[in-house]
Amino acid sequence: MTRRRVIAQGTFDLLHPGHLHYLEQAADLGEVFVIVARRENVTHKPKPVVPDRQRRDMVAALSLVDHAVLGHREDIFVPVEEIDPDVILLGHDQHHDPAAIAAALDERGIDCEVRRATGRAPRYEGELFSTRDIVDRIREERC
Ligand SMILES: Cc1cc2nc3c(=O)[nH]c(=O)nc-3n(C[C@H](O)[C@H](O)[C@H](O)COP(=O)(O)O)c2cc1C
Ligand SMILES: Nc1ncnc2c1ncn2[C@@H]1O[C@H](COP(=O)(O)OP(=O)(O)OP(=O)(O)O)[C@@H](O)[C@H]1O
Repeated sequence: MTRRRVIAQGTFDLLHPGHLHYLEQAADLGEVFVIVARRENVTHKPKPVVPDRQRRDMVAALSLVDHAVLGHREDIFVPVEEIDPDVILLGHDQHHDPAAIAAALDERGIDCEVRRATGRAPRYEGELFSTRDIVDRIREERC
């Protein structure tokens, strides 16, 4: 049976276990295509520290990931059309509206399910669970 094609996406600036938790859920659903957001399109939080290509290369090297590409500069649905996924998996805390994405997919004739991943709690004291927390820790410890 052919594996379902699954899109995961995000910034993936400083990799952490929350990213792995998200990508594990994507891998459970099928073949994982990750769209790595362009720096210029990260607008809801501080810009990534790590360059675009480096973030893509780090994500591509993970065994959970089958393919990683840098996102489009203007139209986030261009890579989606190219990948032609069966599922788009949104992160548990992502601001994207599943209904709006489903409508945009419909408009472009892409037959694809939109699902939301779960989050997870830290497994031990001090586990660093977001890029922001890693940056804060560096500031506390090294500056
Ligand atoms: C289905 C989907 C496709 C996306 N494709 C792209 C893309 O091609 N290029 C890009 O820069 N961002 C893309 N994004 C957006 C980013 O993954 C995400 O919004 C990013 O981390 C930017 O952070 P912000 O939206 O919180 O500012 C896509 C998001 C979704 C839901
Ligand atoms: N703790 C977590 N649990 C589950 N999924 C997570 C967690 N942290 C991030 N993710 C998911 O990983 C994907 C990529 O996350 P992204 O790099 O965009 O944000 P982030 O690491 O949370 O960054 P920041 O800390 O700067 O907000 C998103 O879909 C996000 O929901």
